[in-house]
Amino acid sequence: MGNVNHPQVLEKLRKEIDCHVGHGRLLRESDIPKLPYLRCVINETLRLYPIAPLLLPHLSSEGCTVGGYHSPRGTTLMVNAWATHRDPKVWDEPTRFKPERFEGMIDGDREGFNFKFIPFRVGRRACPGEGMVFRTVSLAVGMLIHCFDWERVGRELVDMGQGFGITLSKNRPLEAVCYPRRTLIDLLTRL
Ligand code: HEM
Repeated sequence: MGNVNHPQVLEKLRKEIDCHVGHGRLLRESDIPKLPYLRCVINETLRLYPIAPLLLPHLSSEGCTVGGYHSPRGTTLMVNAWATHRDPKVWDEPTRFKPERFEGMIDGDREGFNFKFIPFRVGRRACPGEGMVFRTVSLAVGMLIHCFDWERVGRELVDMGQGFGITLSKNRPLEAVCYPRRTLIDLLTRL
């Protein structure tokens, strides 16, 4: 919900959801493939804030040469996804939150992402939970935006500073204000 720092993104996303779901029912799983901007917002969040910034360490079972660097058998290899996701050589305005950069990239097409977007790693040991993660996160984020109005607590932007660790955490817990949307109050009170 760091999206409260980007009201124009929130508005565009809400429009997409309203247009498709309307105000008579809640978002459901079958809506997700028809909400491409929601996918872009989740991707952009995972690009800037990959949950496992260094993925998981791997040990080479054979010696190999990758990109001109030789790694002998038994070497521990770490991939810095956090740095790859912010590399100015492959991302335009890398530190800017711009979900539109993912528009037109074909979902699931690793070559299309040119291996520069790797929050779940790629290849044989990639995370098998990726599909489930996208469905559950899309449902949760989509519903929160569909059903509630979101605002910052004060004038200051939400602090998106990050802590150190195997998994990425926020430096300070998120504080934001939310109200049920007027147009959905009837529906929400019937739940
Ligand atoms: C946002 C949530 C998640 C993220 C960002 C994530 C990311 C990752 C990453 C980066 C790896 C390590 C790949 C590597 O470097 O070798 C991994 C491995 C794995 N993940 Fe996830 N994961 C998430 C949720 C899940 C869920 C929900 C499940 C199961 C339902 C799951 C199951 C696994 C398993 C079994 C592996 C080990 C795969 C292997 O070593 O072959 N993950 N995940």
